[in-house]
Amino acid sequence: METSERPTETEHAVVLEGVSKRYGEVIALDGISLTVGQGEFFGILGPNGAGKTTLVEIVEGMRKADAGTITVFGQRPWPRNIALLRRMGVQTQASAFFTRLTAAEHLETVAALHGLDRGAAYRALDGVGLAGKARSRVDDLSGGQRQRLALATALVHDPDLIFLDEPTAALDPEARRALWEVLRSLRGQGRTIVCTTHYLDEAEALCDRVAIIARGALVALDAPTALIRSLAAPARLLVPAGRITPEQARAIEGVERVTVEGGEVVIETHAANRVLVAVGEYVDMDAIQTRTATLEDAYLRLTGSEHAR
Ligand SMILES: Nc1ncnc2c1ncn2[C@@H]1O[C@H](COP(=O)(O)OP(=O)(O)OP(=O)(O)O)[C@@H](O)[C@H]1O
Repeated sequence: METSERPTETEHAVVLEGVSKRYGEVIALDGISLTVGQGEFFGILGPNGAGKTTLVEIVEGMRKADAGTITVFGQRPWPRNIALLRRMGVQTQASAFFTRLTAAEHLETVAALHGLDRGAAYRALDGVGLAGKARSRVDDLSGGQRQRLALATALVHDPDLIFLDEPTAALDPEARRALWEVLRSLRGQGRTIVCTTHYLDEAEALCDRVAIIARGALVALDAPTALIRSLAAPARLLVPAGRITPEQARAIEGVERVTVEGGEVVIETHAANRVLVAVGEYVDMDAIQTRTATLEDAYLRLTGSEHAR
């Protein structure tokens, strides 16, 4: 039987082909195909309800797909594959902790559930930079320390593939960046990481590649820098209405779109510098406000256009 065999090694950690899932009338996943390479830090982004959780749960073997094939390290995760489960670590939410225990006791309990000794618990604590808090009660840990403990919980059994769900949600900027360092070090150890996040800066900072999902479909899959380049939203120049007419603005070379919003003429362009100079012929430069494009703009445009399909 598949579950009793040693895992077959492949160059891919995860391979999905045409994976679909429906909940009654709702199409949660609509023919998703993608691969995650071994040792890759892979991000899954998408608006609420896009299908991210469903996708991850199918890969983890917690849900059955309606159609398509799924292999993880060359094996099928469904029906529940014990050999594969041992190679996967799932970051639990902080609320799932044994809060009255110390950090070390919590991890020793998790280690015991895996049939491992306390050494595994301490290695995991060390791996997330939390060794100094071993004797602190979970209740007394800061938000950032709790997130690290959540990560350690997924690492106790030394898995090859780790699933992270919003790993830095609700953390302050300093704690987020500190946790990013921990996550980078995990990747440096050759583990494969699949991470769902709503933070585009996080995806950009950590992920080798990012899949963007909207309404159950894969709408983009690439390295973050490539996505930013290819999806770059236009810059917007805001000029007080009356200083330039929309017709004059439209006539400028490089202008892609002109609208009037709340007393301002809004000019969209991918050639901001050139257009700015031309607009300066009509209006004093100090009166022009510029809004440059961000990855967030690009993401919103991409997922928004999918909603409008
Ligand atoms: N058990 C379920 N029964 C019925 N519908 C479900 C179930 N789980 C998810 N859905 C629906 O399937 C769609 C995809 O949900 P899913 O939780 O996978 O999205 P998500 O991208 O993880 O969202 P979020 O970012 O809010 O966590 C949504 O429309 C959701 O309402």
